[in-house]
Amino acid sequence: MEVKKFDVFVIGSGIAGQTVATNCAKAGLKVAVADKREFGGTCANRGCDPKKVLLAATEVLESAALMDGKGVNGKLEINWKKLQKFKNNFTEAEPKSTEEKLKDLGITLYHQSPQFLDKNTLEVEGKKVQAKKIVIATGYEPRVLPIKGHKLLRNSDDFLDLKELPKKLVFIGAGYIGMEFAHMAARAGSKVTIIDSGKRALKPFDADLVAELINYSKKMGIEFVFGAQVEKVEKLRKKYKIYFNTKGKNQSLKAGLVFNTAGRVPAVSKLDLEKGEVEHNEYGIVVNSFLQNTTNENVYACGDVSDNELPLTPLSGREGYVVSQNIIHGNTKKLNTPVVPSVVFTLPHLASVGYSEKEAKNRYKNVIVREGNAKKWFNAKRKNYPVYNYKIILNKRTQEIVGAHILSPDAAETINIFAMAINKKMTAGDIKGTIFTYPSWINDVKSMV
Ligand SMILES: Cc1cc2nc3c(=O)[nH]c(=O)nc-3n(C[C@H](O)[C@H](O)[C@H](O)COP(=O)(O)OP(=O)(O)OC[C@H]3O[C@@H](n4cnc5c(N)ncnc54)[C@H](O)[C@@H]3O)c2cc1C
Ligand SMILES: NC(=O)c1ccc[n+]([C@@H]2O[C@H](COP(=O)([O-])OP(=O)(O)OC[C@H]3O[C@@H](n4cnc5c(N)ncnc54)[C@H](O)[C@@H]3O)[C@@H](O)[C@H]2O)c1
Repeated sequence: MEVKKFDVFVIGSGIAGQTVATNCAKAGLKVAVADKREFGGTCANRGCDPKKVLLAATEVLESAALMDGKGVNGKLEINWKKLQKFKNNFTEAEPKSTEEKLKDLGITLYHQSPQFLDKNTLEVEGKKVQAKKIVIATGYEPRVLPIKGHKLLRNSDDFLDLKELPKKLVFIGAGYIGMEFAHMAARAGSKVTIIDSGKRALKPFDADLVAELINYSKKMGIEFVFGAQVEKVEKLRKKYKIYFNTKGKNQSLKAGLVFNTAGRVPAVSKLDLEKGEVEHNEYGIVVNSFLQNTTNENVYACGDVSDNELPLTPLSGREGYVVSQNIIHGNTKKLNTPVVPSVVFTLPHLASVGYSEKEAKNRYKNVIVREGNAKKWFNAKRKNYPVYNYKIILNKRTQEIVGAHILSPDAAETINIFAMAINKKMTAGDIKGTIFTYPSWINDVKSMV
């Protein structure tokens, strides 16, 4: 079999893989990219971007509903079919434009999962390829739930492409995806239940703010079952039946569709990593600070599938950049990540950056926790918004801001001010001394600190 040779072979065409491939090709290296699905990756095709397009409609709906009788007459409703059509304008263009962008740089494209044959050799589309450097950027994929009937479950890809919203939906998992989609579906008119095996939703986020969000979600009609062991799912004539157990009590629910939103795992099962001598664990490909694999020095990994950092888009792009620099110039660039803000796009948003209250109390001798309910502040009142909470954490000795947690309809934006403040070691005084636009949500950060 003829062997095709490349300088760099990238597996995965998401933000991480694209960043490596384009930088290496621009530096004159001979590059190939393989993807087993449509090119462009999760964020653009079936993640952040299509989700935010759908969310735009529910944002308008919620604002209008809250102002009903206060200068706005009547409630709006979602036309799901038209909204899907609008979203498809974004997603349908993505694979072709990604392929064209890569091909224009002289990059060879493969449309299948490669498999390692040895440390430098892969097999793809029936051909042998060899590369000096192989980059694994395959992202995450939904975790298969080990329950009877798991093949009947839908996942986030299916939700984002739903032609029609069923009247009743169940989500298994109250994490980022379950909560975001539950809010969207409930606002678009579905009856939603979320079942989670844990004691509470959104475990990485501040428990007090999560409790506020859950209260509001319940008022919207979303039902929650925590501490539940899901046992099986079965298909009835038109519906699905899900069986679960809470505190030894057997229960069941019927719904039009049941979604598995119980977490995502590294997408590595098709790569035959053992043959490539690539060390990996439950978090992904094991890498050093140069993002080079610890057992196969020809391999780098970046994005969600590397075993460090949160699986978020901005980090995937940054990791892709670090890998490209280390391939082009030799290992010169370590991954130094500043504090990373994160947001759950429910309405209101729940956003967080830096230390939690508990982490800060463990880390510093004395901390100041400034927390409050801001629903009487002007921004919430002018929009008739019923939920607005914050918790800001300062190191008492230095007055530096070390953590920020916000629940508000603008938290996805406001949190970025705190990300900058923490990275630049700013104090409460620095924030108070800054002039922000008024009236704006960001101006509220002065009162928070
Ligand atoms: C529903 C949803 C919503 C999200 N919302 C947000 C958000 O709002 N903000 C945010 O920051 N993050 C969000 N994320 C996470 C974000 O999408 C990921 O962090 C980001 O896409 C990771 O980029 P990546 O390049 O590492 O991997 P990916 O974008 O997942 O790309 C990996 C690529 O590798 C391909 N691949 C996998 N296995 C193989 C194989 N064996 N062979 C060949 N190709 C393979 C895949 O098909 C894919 O195209 C969301 C994720 C989901 C699922
Ligand atoms: N807005 C964003 O930035 C955004 C949005 C979506 C996804 N993401 C990324 O994708 C990752 C995955 O998101 P996710 O929502 O799939 O996972 P997650 O880890 O956030 O949540 C999974 C939830 O499922 C529950 N669970 C696990 N096993 C269960 C079981 N057997 N039965 C019932 N419940 C079970 C867990 O207790 C948890 O609450 C996130 O960590 C995040 O990094 C980010």
